[in-house]
Amino acid sequence: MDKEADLFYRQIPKVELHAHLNGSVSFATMEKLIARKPHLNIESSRTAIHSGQRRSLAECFQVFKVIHQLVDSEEDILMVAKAVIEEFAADGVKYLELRSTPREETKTGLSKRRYIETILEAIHQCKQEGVDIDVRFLVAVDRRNGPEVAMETVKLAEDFMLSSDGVVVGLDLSGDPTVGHGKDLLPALQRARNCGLKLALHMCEVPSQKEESELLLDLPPDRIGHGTFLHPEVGGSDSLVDKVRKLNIPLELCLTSNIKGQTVPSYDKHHFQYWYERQHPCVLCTDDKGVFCTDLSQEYHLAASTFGLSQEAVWSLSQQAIHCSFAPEALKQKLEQRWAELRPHTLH
Ligand SMILES: CNc1ncnc2c1ncn2[C@@H]1O[C@H](COP(=O)(O)O)[C@@H](O)[C@H]1O
Ligand SMILES: [Zn+2]
Repeated sequence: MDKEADLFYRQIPKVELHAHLNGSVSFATMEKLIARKPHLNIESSRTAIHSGQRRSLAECFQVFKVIHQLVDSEEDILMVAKAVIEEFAADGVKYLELRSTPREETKTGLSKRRYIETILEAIHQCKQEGVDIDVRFLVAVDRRNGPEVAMETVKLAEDFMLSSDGVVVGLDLSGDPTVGHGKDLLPALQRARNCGLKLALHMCEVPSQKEESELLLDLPPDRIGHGTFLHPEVGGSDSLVDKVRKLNIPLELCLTSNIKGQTVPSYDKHHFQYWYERQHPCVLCTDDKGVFCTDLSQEYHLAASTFGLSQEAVWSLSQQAIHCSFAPEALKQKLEQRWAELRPHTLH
């Protein structure tokens, strides 16, 4: 990609709303983790999907298993979370919603509560050190773990929402979409919603989730992750699209993730086009910048070059993302002001 254009995408202030912590670990941090745990004998080629490579979604989930082996202590989580936040800031992200699945690791004495506390500590340290980014956290539910764990996770998220000074703002539903059924998780998600947690749910990431998506949309979620197979052209339905449009639920769209995970055949076939044309709120995101070897600037660049977006249109996309975030009103206004100040220096 040419240098001058590249600079523009780096310089525009950005909002990242869909980033899984352990999927966002950079190559450099991964090398450090591997050096800390030589006995695991893990090669860095197993922790990322490089350019030109494709994997099935199932293989992507194997990659997360490898990464989880490398990130299993309080010390690892603190390092990884700080590095990820700093990297997003260095890429021009001014507001980040990070998400992660609390894990218990008996080997290192890590509890789920401590897991979340450690991420909050990383966020706090970055703030103290003056890293130029506001960070909020979504507690993630891995659908693979079933309804009891989901409910337990929601309770934990609820506790932290009340005690984290507004840093924990919501709940994510993620994990291998081919495992389990969303209907079993409805009571947990309903509870989360009722207690004031915002819901960002992975939906229709693979075909054949129509029935599940109908149920999840009745909650309804505050944002949708991927939504790849919502529309009728790819096997979704008018009813799903109508609901999403009526409720104006923003979509978190992750181009490279969908291409490398092979749920979308090529960039030009990405459903960004379908929703963008209909002027539906779309937010470009990275999903797993480490695993998919990307960053948010690159995702903006790819969307612009694939769909012919002007610099002005790219700017609007990043600005509109502020209003799709779960930030409180005062912070949204502060970000708006930031965008207004930076605009004359960035758009020519
Ligand atoms: C590629 N598309 C995807 N679809 C669904 N879930 C995904 C995902 N990418 C990542 N995750 C979810 O995030 C976890 C890793 O980060 P954390 O350990 O939580 O920080 C994965 O184990 C999976 O549950
Ligand atoms: Zn995701």
